[in-house]
Amino acid sequence: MAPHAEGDNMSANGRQHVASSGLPKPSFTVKSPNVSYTENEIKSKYTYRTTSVTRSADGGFEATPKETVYDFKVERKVPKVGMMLVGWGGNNGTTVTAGILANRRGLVWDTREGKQAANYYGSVVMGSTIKLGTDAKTGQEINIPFHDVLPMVHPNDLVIGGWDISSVNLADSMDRAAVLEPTLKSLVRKEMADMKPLPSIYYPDFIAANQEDRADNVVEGSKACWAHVEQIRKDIRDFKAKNGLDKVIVQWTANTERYADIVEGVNDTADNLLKAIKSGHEEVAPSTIFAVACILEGEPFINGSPQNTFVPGALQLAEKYGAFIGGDDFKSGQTKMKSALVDFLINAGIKLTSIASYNHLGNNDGKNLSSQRQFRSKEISKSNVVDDMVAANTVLYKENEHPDHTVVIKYMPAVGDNKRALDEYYAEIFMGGHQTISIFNVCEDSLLASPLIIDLVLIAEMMTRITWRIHGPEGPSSAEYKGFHSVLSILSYMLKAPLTPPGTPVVNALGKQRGALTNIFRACVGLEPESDMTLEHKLF
Ligand SMILES: NC(=O)c1ccc[n+]([C@@H]2O[C@H](COP(=O)([O-])OP(=O)(O)OC[C@H]3O[C@@H](n4cnc5c(N)ncnc54)[C@H](O)[C@@H]3O)[C@@H](O)[C@H]2O)c1
Ligand SMILES: O=P([O-])([O-])O[C@@H]1[C@@H](O)[C@H](O)[C@@H](O)[C@H](O)[C@@H]1O
Repeated sequence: MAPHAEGDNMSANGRQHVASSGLPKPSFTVKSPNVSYTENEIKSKYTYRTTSVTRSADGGFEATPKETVYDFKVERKVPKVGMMLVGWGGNNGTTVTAGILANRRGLVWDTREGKQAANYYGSVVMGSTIKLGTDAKTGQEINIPFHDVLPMVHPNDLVIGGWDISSVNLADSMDRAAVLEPTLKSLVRKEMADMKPLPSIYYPDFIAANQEDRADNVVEGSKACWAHVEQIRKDIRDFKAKNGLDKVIVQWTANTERYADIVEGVNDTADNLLKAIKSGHEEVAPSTIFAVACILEGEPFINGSPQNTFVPGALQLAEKYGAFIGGDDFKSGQTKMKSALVDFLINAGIKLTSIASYNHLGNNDGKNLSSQRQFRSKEISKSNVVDDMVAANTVLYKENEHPDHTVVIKYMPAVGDNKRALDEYYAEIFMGGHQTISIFNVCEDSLLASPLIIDLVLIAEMMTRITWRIHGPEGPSSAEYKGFHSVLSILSYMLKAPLTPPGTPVVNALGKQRGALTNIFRACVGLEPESDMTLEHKLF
């Protein structure tokens, strides 16, 4: 069935009409014997085709096509969802909150360039499309909003809350952030003034000392303790109860912490980590306390900062409880550009030999990163993003050969949130030539990160409603459906240092990350991966 004509299932503010069943009205349905729709579920039988490669006797490779048949099940009922941000009073937290309020109310405000309407630009889910297929009559591509692929939560419906070590309400925090236009701020100020961050846990050694003057809204105790885990779990339960929520997605958008040392007997296993927290071990970070609390509460937890929140013990705990985690470090601007450009250069056979990434910014994030140990966390996440692309091209690079790569971040208060990113890409080209690409990229960091926070919530929540099982050889098996692995590597498109299930490869190439995301969602409704072969336009 061709998708409905543009707009006939979207109301004025871009919301999907809800059918009488209370379910979102799909913009398309798949007509296939492998896909079935009930009021509450979409079920699909999906054949996953890969190529298994073995080394042949002569040192070459043997490629064998392989098929695995899965059953996918998607719950269609869109739940009432809360987004709880750790660091809610920060630049990202206030900006994403104001942005959702403005979209929910369809606000338009005056700027120097004229009227500006609320939008979700920069969100993959709300601002991009995917190819559904080709028009049966004309052969033209039919593209639909990404948000329509599966029955996803609309960000306008998110109930927002969170924690901050700063007691400042969200309206005054929005002023402190100095990101949004005064005309917009005036329209959301009243509502945001009533939003007050919950007190949070504060272990001074994990963030820069220059953050101490913000910490007037802290729970007692300056190092790990079980009471902190219980307090956060209670905060989540109270927030759900107060707002009548079905689930909550928690995201860390608080300051970047220093790396935690991985200590045998402390944070190397789930049991040791729980013991270490109970014994008040000083190597357990606040972000890990939040992760443990969310895992035990069964609510997804996503780390938007670069520190190693998910120490081995936290990973093991998530797997033990089947809780979803994701991270690390929002991929907002300079690194997102890098992961696309490096993918293009190396796949074009151009030998990248040097990447210099400098940026300066003047917001509180930059202030925290002016401290070496916190900068080191960010340097790691910003530096590893090219590794998979380089390693995949053994024509250009010998084993363990890679481009020079340096990352510099300076704190310059004058520029505020308007980060200046200067990059130079230097490469060898044909016959001894060289190519130098210089990029000067001025971007408002929080306006780039906020849509990613929304995408991470919407996709993580969607993953809680997708289950799978192997399709038995004789047809649908009687096996129980189960969730995806606890580590949501599907979120990698939004993250600089993608967390993957232990022992699985890290993919940073931006195109591959988006392809994985869109094609997994397509598979859940029985659609083949997006193919750009367009044989229908070549074989006739
Ligand atoms: N483009 C971006 O803005 C971007 C991109 C990638 C990653 N990040 C990361 O996102 C995080 C937030 O960025 P930001 O610009 O909003 O920074 P910010 O400094 O404006 O906000 C961080 C907030 O966290 C609070 N905080 C610190 N420790 C806390 C704790 N233990 N519990 C609760 N709150 C705590 C601070 O008081 C502050 O309000 C940073 O770690 C940053 O590195 C930002
Ligand atoms: O995502 P991206 O633009 O590559 O990286 C950004 C850095 O350039 C910036 O210095 C830092 O403050 C932000 O938190 C973010 O990490």
